[in-house]
Amino acid sequence: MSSKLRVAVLGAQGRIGSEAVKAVEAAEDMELVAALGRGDKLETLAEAGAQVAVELTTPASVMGNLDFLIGHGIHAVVGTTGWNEERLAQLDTWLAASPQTGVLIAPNFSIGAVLTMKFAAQAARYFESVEVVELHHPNKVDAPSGTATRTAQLIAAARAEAGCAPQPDATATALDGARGADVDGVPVHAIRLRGLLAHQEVLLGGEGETLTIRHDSLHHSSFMPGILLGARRVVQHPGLTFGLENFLDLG
Ligand SMILES: NC(=O)C1=CN([C@@H]2O[C@H](COP(=O)(O)OP(=O)(O)OC[C@H]3O[C@@H](n4cnc5c(N)ncnc54)[C@H](OP(=O)(O)O)[C@@H]3O)[C@@H](O)[C@H]2O)C=CC1
Ligand SMILES: O=C(O)C1=N[C@H](C(=O)O)C[C@H](O)C1
Repeated sequence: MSSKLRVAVLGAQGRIGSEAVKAVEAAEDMELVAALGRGDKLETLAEAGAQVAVELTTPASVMGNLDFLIGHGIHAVVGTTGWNEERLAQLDTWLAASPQTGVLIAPNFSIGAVLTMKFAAQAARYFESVEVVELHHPNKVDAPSGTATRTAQLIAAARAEAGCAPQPDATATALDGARGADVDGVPVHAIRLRGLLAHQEVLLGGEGETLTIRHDSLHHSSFMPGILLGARRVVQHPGLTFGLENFLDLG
């Protein structure tokens, strides 16, 4: 058997999965051992000797796939969205029964998006108001995006730690959705527009000034270095890792 990392891709015909297949094939230290789509048998992964599976399917499919992967000791790099406390608790239970297995869940694999989250959390305590706007292609099935949800959670945690007051908002009447989704007290607005891929703005407002932190993923190639890094690192990190920043030296 070669010394290359044996990698599989789930969701291999999808928008990001098809790019991931090409990226793994092009990586000198990796071998693509399986590329599965909907309906393909997961047993193929064990037969092919996959060490790591890159999971890029749908929120409806990801848990079933992870149940199989963890149960078979196959490490997972997960980009699929749809995470909540209940799902993460289920993962913890599965991982407790397979303690050598590593799972990385990355709400976003692009370095710019990871930095956006970090900078937004750093800035959040210094401004009275903060709102998140995420903008995506209209084929996206979930809203708000996993990245925007995570960004808002990090902002809220930073503000709580700093003892910030609730945001000012005098809205007394509003159409449903007009003020966005409330994620831990941070309004998150989702735009779906033909021509876009994946974009996010964090708008912060204080007395007499605003700060806007914006990130644009212009092509799925922006996610590939993070996916490859995740695959290389997850095999050395048993248990659940949430966020690619844990595998980066961001200071
Ligand atoms: N973390 C990150 O940086 C990024 C995350 N994403 C996330 O990745 C996910 C996929 O996005 P995207 O590629 O745009 O979506 P697509 O719909 O283009 O791709 C999903 C693919 O998964 C397939 N699929 C569904 N169920 C299964 C299954 N059980 N086993 C194998 N394949 C399956 C689908 O097949 P079918 O068409 O037949 O349903 C489809 O080909 C989303 O949750 C998205 O938010 C996307 C980009 C970056
Ligand atoms: O569906 C997408 O396209 C993306 N999904 C992820 C998310 O929901 O945050 C990551 C990126 O925004 C692209």
